[in-house]
Amino acid sequence: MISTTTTADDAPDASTSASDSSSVAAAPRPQVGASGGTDRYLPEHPTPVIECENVDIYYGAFRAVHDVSLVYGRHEITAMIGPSGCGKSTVLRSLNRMNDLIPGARVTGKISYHGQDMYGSGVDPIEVRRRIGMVFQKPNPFPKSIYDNIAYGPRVTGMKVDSMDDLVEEALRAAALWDEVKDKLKQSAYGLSGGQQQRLCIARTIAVRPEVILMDEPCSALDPIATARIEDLMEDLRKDFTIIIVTHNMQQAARVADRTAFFTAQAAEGTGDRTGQLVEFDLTSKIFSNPADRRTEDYISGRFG
Ligand SMILES: Nc1ncnc2c1ncn2[C@@H]1O[C@H](COP(=O)(O)OP(=O)(O)OP(=O)(O)O)[C@@H](O)[C@H]1O
Repeated sequence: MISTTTTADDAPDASTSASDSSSVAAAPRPQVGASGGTDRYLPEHPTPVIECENVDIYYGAFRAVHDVSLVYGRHEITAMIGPSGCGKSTVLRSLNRMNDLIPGARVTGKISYHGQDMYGSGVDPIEVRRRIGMVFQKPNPFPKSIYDNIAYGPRVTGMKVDSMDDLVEEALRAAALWDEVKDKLKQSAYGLSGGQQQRLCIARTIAVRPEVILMDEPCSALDPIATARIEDLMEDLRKDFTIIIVTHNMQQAARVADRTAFFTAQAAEGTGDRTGQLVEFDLTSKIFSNPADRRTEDYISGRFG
């Protein structure tokens, strides 16, 4: 259950912007009931951690997303892809109530976390964001030392910690950054490269021991080498966390995701507003090799979007 106690809000501000999309060659992914490239077995249906049922999301009177029903599976990486403006980031931000911070944003339908209505009365959105952490497009370390970036969340949320030093090391190791920074923990996080800063932000998210990590285009500001490191890291993190990623990069979705949700935006009757909708959700291997919907096929083959 999500507790209703109030803790300090250490969530950074939401941000979105576009990045390049590209066509994709299908990458080998695990198949249902068979060991795939990562030696993993995937159940036919994901074991729900977060579930959306008939979700609409509005900004004021504008309905940005319509009728999304989607299950995010435990210890899986789920990618959300689709053309710019189809509502991927809007949906992502609704999964830990980050949209609450946007004036006029509102969610209808049901989003549940382990079966509990995340938007139910008495649910503390700050506790939701501790359980369901978020990593943003641009690395956004605090203007503090590397150590204090990690220690900040546990401190302000009043986490019981036996040894902060151990926790900092554990989080930095989990984010594959420890070896690079262990001798300069007291130095400013701003002295790190962009890729290191993004891994620091992942370590900062991990430090408050979330169950789910949301990633909003986490590699779009990074070069290919830094991107590859984050993708490798995601593969490692999946053992302990559930990961949901928004990406414009279809090759990235094909490389990292177990399951993929394809969204598109369609003009609504009457208003002409372009409203995002979920077209198809399936195993990534299926989405990229044999999609059920023509719109998905057109998008992944570069014919539209
Ligand atoms: N804070 C906001 N206020 C009002 N409208 C918004 C806000 N954020 C997003 N929108 C609108 O909601 C729709 C979906 O936007 P969103 O950013 O979720 O799409 P996206 O698929 O993530 O796009 P991109 O890939 O370009 O980041 C768009 O029409 C956008 O203009």
